[in-house]
Amino acid sequence: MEFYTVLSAGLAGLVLLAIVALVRHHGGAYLTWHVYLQGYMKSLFSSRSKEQRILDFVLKHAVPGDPTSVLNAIDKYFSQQEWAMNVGDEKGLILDRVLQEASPSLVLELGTYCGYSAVRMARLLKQGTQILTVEFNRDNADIAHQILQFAGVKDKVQVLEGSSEEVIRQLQKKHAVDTVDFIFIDHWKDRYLPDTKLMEELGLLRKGTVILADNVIFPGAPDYLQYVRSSPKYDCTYYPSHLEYLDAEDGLEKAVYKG
Ligand SMILES: C[S@@+](CC[C@H](N)C(=O)[O-])C[C@H]1O[C@@H](n2cnc3c(N)ncnc32)[C@H](O)[C@@H]1O
Ligand SMILES: [Mg+2]
Repeated sequence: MEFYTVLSAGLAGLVLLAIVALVRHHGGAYLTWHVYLQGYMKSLFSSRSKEQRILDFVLKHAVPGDPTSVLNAIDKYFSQQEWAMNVGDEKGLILDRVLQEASPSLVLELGTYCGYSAVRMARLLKQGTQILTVEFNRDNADIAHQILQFAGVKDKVQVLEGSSEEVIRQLQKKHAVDTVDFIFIDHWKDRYLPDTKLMEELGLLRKGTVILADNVIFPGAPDYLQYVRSSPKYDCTYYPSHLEYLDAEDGLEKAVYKG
């Protein structure tokens, strides 16, 4: 009995310490709750993961073959029920604008998650345009396949499963890619810089390739920002906005490769 009391107290202490560390590190109980804890708590009391809950909501509330209804359903769920790391409706409008200005034939996305941003981009691109989107989490890739299929954009989007580094290295040989016109970077933030340098090294960027990076303020990618902003190889523009579904500061950085 005493052993279990000590064990429970120890565990409770550890959870409390983790919460305090998150709040201190990420600047506020509000963000910590929405971004890290709320979904976790919901999952504790549900047999479905957060990503399966997105899929369920889409299947129930969106219209098959109508990508805008899929985006609206996802945005509605995550504005009202729990938080998720899709680029979201507010920054999504910036993504739409920058993508349409670039008018790409080949798009590369790093970080598919459930396919929200891939659906968002696919709905704006003309027939014949290809989006290659990279995801290393099998469960997320599986949900993305189903959402892309439901939205009716599967013909424009190919989900490449694997780590970004591995997939980038295979693009030329395995996927017959020469250069990429538009890149949406939205995977783990410590990979923004090494993957960008790798794409440069492999010759995947051409003069005029547009790289749009999400979350450059929150969670933030300071090494990437410092690099592109100080490099003579890029022309940069910052688009201030807010973290998806919340009012914390965030933004997107456009870096146009000059060759
Ligand atoms: C922020 S989410 C992407 C959100 C998506 N772009 C959207 O707006 O709907 C990041 C995703 O990238 C994946 N990811 C993170 N690092 C990765 C890497 N190095 N290679 C491949 N996928 C990665 C994660 O598993 C996660 O699903
Ligand atoms: Mg993001």
